[in-house]
Amino acid sequence: MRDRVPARIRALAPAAPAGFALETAGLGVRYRTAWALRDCSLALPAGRIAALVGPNGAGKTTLLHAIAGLLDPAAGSVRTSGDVAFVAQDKPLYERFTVAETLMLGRRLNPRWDASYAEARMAALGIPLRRRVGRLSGGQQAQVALTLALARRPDLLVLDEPLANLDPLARHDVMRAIMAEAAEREVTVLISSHVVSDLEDTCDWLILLNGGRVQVAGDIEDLLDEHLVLSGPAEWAGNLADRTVCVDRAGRQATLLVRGVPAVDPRWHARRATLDELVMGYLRAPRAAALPGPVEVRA
Ligand SMILES: Nc1ncnc2c1ncn2[C@@H]1O[C@H](COP(=O)(O)OP(=O)(O)OP(=O)(O)O)[C@@H](O)[C@H]1O
Repeated sequence: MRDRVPARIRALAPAAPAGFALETAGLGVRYRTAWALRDCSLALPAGRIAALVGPNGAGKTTLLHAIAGLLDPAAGSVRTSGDVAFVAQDKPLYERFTVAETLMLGRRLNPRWDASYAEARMAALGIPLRRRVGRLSGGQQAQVALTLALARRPDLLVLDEPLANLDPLARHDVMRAIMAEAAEREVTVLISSHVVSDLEDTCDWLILLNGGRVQVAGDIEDLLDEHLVLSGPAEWAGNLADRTVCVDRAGRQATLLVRGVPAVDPRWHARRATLDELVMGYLRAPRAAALPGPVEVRA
């Protein structure tokens, strides 16, 4: 099949273009006869922390597995720059191993392993090296899984729902750790989650998958600059139909998410959309899309 790239030889495939950590072109993944991902074209500039969001079954895990080289695309290509570390949704750790044994395994399996970094990180987090992984809290296990990935010194860190099952404090701690590492070590991060509020303070790039297709992609600030939330009488909504992503009608009032910043009747109440409103607006309107033109790489 044209463009089919087996995962095991992905290392030989051409790297992503300069300035980009990741590029997919026309990527398609099929399980038996059903397409889980269709015509997925993305470019993620290096150094970004990207949020991958979408409803259940949208194809997020499938996309992350394709990027990590864990499955063969049926169409299109994935190109990455440098080493990719992937932390799977179920954080596969051996519960009977101690933390020290877990780090030792990481060292044996990874030629670029940074042992002193891994041990220092465990010490800084107060995670005892002699404790069995199965006796750690969910948040500590998430930190061990993150440390295993970071100590490999990846260029691209891919995390599939790293916050699932964590309490709010642990979610905050894990996201803060990801942000600090990304800033200090110049790692590009791609992180999937269902909870937009967990991501909005940390991520600067958004990828919204819906029904196996990319519906929105781009710099979060640019996307928010390009959208407005308008509130006003429902009968005015038709005037903005060509710019409207979604409309929420409540009696005689309507709230619209509109793309572009149109010169609107001053009687509308207009404000900038939040990230949550942007994501929810597009999820409610699966046919709408906000996809970038050529993506500029920051100097
Ligand atoms: N191993 C598999 N065999 C068959 N179909 C699969 C397999 N894995 C995923 N699918 C299907 O592919 C589609 C995308 O699934 P995927 O797990 O990638 O979505 P997701 O966005 O990660 O979902 P969730 O948010 O629920 O984790 C779904 O329709 C799912 O049922």
